[in-house]
Amino acid sequence: MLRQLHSLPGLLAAIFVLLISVTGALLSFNPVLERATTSVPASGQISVAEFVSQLAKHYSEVEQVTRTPTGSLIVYYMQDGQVRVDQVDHYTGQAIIPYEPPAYSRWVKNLHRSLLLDTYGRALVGITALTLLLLAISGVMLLVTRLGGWRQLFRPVNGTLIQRLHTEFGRLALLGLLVSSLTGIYLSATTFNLIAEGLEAEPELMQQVVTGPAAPIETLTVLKSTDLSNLKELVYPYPNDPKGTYSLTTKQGAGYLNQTSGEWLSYQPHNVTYLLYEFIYMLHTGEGLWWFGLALGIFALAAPLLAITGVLIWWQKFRAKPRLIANSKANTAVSIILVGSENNTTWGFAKTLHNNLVKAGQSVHTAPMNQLTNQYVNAKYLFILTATYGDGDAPTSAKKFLAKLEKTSKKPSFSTSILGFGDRQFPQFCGFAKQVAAAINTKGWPELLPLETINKQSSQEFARWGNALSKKLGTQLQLNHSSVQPKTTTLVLDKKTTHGIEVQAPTAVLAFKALKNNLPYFEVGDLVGILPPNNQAPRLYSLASASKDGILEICVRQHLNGLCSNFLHQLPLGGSIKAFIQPNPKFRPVSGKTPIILIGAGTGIGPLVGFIRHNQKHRPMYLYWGGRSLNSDFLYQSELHKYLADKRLTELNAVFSRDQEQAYVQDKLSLDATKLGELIKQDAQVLVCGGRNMANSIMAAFDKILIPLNTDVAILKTQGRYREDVY
Ligand SMILES: Cc1cc2nc3c(=O)[nH]c(=O)nc-3n(C[C@H](O)[C@H](O)[C@H](O)COP(=O)(O)O)c2cc1C
Repeated sequence: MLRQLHSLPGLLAAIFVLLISVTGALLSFNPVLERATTSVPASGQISVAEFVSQLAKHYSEVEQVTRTPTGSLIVYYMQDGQVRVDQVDHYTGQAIIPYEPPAYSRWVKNLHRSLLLDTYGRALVGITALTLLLLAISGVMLLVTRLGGWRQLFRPVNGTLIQRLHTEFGRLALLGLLVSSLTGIYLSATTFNLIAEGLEAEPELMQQVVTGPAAPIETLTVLKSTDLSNLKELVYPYPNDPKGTYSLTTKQGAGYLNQTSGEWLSYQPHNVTYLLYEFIYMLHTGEGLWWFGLALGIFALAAPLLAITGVLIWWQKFRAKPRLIANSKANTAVSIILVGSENNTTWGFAKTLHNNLVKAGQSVHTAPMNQLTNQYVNAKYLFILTATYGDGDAPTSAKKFLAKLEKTSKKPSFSTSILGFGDRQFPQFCGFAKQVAAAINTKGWPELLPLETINKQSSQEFARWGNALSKKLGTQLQLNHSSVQPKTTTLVLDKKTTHGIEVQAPTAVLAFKALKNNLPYFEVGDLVGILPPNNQAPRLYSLASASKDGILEICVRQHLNGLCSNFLHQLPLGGSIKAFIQPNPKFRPVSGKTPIILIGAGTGIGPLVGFIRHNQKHRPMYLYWGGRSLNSDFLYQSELHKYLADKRLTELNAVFSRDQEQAYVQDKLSLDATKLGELIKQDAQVLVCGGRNMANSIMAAFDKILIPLNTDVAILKTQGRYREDVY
């Protein structure tokens, strides 16, 4: 619901948001330019009387003096029977230039205020401001829900580059967009008289008419006591009119002056509504508060970027949604597939299952989990494929599932199989799939296969589940699916060093270059997907370099039957691979100066060494790493010693399981418990990279280390201070 609320108005209003924000940003430069070309005296320096006396030396028939919000003084005067307008100097009253705002500026202003469409345009602009407000609020709510609370609002976000850009622009410009949209709505409402401006509340100022000859203007008492910085407007009486009065408006109020005595004939301070209007006008335009207006203008530039990235995200999602062929009705299908998904990748897996079952001759009904009904009268199998979000929460298309399940009472004719999609880096790995499995178990629904989980959309794990399912159904299914194949780049092997052959752990450090120096963008800790020849299932490797290093570097351990690892180990220098980048923004050191504890084993050293390499600011970094033998598989040995010497690395703790010490990395952690506890007290972040078993042992060791601190790994994980990249 929140998502629809965010994306629908966003799509409809994108073009208007684009127009209004770009013109708003352009206009925000006007007060800055005006300010730069005008020297404004400080308050208390010069009175209105002093100024008008100077003015009288250059202009004989002044009609009116107006001070713009930025401080420029504009004089309207008669010359040769025509009204002319000049911008004049504050001190001398001399003309600076004829005053005429540039035509383009007026055009931009009109476009911003009314899209050049008068009343209808003004209404459209008002609606756009309202939409912008709705988008800002629903966007924040969406982010808060996805990140698991207000306190997490500034946590790094996952997703594609476009999704991350959309979030970052949004977070950056949020306050500015809220101010621009709220003040814009207010100004629109005053245009359509839905809110009072306050001017109409001013009483009739002319209370009495006094006649008498006009005294020299510089002698008028009120003008002498009014500071020029407070002047808004001074309208002169007609020349030689004995009943004439000056009309004076200042920042504080307005009234009429006796032209003989210079005293107030009447005076009315501005009311609160008017002052509020002026304040909001100033906030919106920056006129009178140029730096604020400029900041708003710059933030407004985020709006087109948000509109463009927002439309791209919508388009990506639209395209990613699989079109299902032969999707039978719920009440006729033999197999029911229910899908819980937020970002659509689970739909891709569901489509592969759907197509395979259809090919095997079954009638299949595939739908979102929210559409659970009790109409599956013909069904023999119910498959539930679901992702997990937040802290073990349901994805959007499954939010209503548990409540609907609770209400179903009939014993079903089908047996169920649940497949959870998740990411082991989250404390609640496949938490929602587990909840669903528990709820179905409580209902007593028969089980076809026990709950299975898929980490990081692994196509291998999915194919394995497919094999188990094939056996159960007695039908051979080919569940070959990988998430939507990203565009690949061809890379050539530039350098290769191999270690660990003597200890039966052949491990290669491979550095690739792009064919035409066009490496895609990536950072240390992101993942590279590599497609082995004649195979569509990519293997993911953690990156030890960033694209700015000019190389793509990975560490690969050769596995006996590993299709991709054997291919990479046998690849000659100059040999090419096809690869794509999968961002992994969570697995990075948090910004700041707090210590970083890097822990890994075997090839897990890859991204850890990359973080150290890029530690130009010498923040404290402690490395714990486990290998087999110092003389055989100590990857990056000389490089790490170089980093120790130049202070990019604070401490190097390497342990070896097949040397005399026979130690694993978790043993070293336990030995260093006191020191590590101290580092955690200093807000250190822990980054772990390596195999799942090693990561579990590290977690167990750390839980013990954290006992005296009254915390544990699960808590550190929720704070983003314990992150894993495991495989
Ligand atoms: C913001 C966010 C929160 C996530 N939370 C969890 C989680 O708590 N547990 C988990 O196992 N996976 C979590 N994941 C991983 C997704 O469940 C996983 O990537 C899944 O394959 C996405 O499927 P979908 O594209 O169909 O939504 C999260 C992903 C994101 C982007």
